[in-house]
Amino acid sequence: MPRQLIKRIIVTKPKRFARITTVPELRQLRRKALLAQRSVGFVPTMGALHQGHLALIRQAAKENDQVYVSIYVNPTQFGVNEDLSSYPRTWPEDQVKLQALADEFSKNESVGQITAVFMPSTKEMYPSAPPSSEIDGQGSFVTITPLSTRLEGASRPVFFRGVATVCMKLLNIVQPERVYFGQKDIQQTFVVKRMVQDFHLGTVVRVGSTIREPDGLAMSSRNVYLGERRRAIALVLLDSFKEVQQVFARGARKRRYLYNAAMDKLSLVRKQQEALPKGKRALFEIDYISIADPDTLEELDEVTAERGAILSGAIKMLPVEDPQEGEDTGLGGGKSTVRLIDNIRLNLLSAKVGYIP
Ligand SMILES: Nc1ncnc2c1ncn2[C@@H]1O[C@H](COP(=O)(O)OP(=O)(O)OP(=O)(O)O)[C@@H](O)[C@H]1O
Ligand SMILES: CC(C)(CO)[C@@H](O)C(=O)[O-]
Ligand code: BAL
Repeated sequence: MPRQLIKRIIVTKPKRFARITTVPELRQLRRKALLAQRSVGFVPTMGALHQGHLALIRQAAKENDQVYVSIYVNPTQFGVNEDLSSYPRTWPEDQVKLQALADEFSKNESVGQITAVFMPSTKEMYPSAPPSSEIDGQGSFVTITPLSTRLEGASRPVFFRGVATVCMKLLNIVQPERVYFGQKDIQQTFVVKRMVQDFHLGTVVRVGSTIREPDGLAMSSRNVYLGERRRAIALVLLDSFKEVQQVFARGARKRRYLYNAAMDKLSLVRKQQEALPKGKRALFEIDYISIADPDTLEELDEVTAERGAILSGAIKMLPVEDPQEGEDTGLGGGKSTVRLIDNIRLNLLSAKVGYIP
């Protein structure tokens, strides 16, 4: 057989990734990569993969020889009354998506390959004690304060302790050259960067932009819970950011003008919904709106045109009232509150062209 043909067959052969559940197996694979001088990019996820996750995996494949993905629903980042038990777990679908990407990458010599999917058990990740989600729970935890106590951390008091702890474990296990996080969870990227810096972890934190649905809603594994009625109103958070961009473009720099622009929009839409009959409306609560420094995430009293700000927020879509016959109320029948977060960079460029996804 001609050499060229042999090469082509080898190159285009679909690659299977290893599905790994234990730390020693993962370490063995990682050691092989190290000895072969192959760089590793790592994408930690909680599964229920969507285009946001896949974009991070693509980015990792562009920048590394090998890509490791973890799928682990980490109990310590869920508060005791949060949605740990109902968090979507969709391994069969995830596997199909990952294999499709792996096949695509295997046909392209200029990108890295999906080499391993790490799916540990909780016993594997928390070997010495069952993990606690109590605020004063005991265990080996990593805490990054005061960053972790504000915004998302104020609403979800154990959240960043759990995220930092599991990310420390995962980074110690995988020891990637680069680790990939999405801008959608912006505060998480700050917490992880701070942890990497303060604990001298030898990895580079890369942040991929927020991937959105065609109408602008940030993709999230939890969107499947919304259903038709709440999905139609879910864009209100991004719409409130657009109002802020408009007043910023018109010259407003003081916090109260920018903040009020977002709050006015949110309050208006909430009132409009409240006026509708129960069977038609989608009510929501405003959790927070933050206008913060792009480097420190500290709240700003004034935003300068040069530095801009990170505009972020969270709303809680309340359970669907009076579900109608045949109505799509989302996974779980619309019974649970769905918390949505989003953020954009507020600067003059984004203000001129509308939000930059
Ligand atoms: N829309 C998105 N665009 C880019 N990255 C995203 C997006 N959604 C999630 N990610 C990133 O994917 C990684 C794994 O996130 P995770 O598995 O929690 O998914 P998720 O959709 O954020 O879930 P949820 O919103 O329910 O918390 C995180 O770094 C997260 O920031
Ligand atoms: C980073 C992470 C995988 C840690 O569990 C999670 O917080 C997430 O998916 O964003
Ligand atoms: N994407 C962050 C994980 C969480 O909300 O629990």
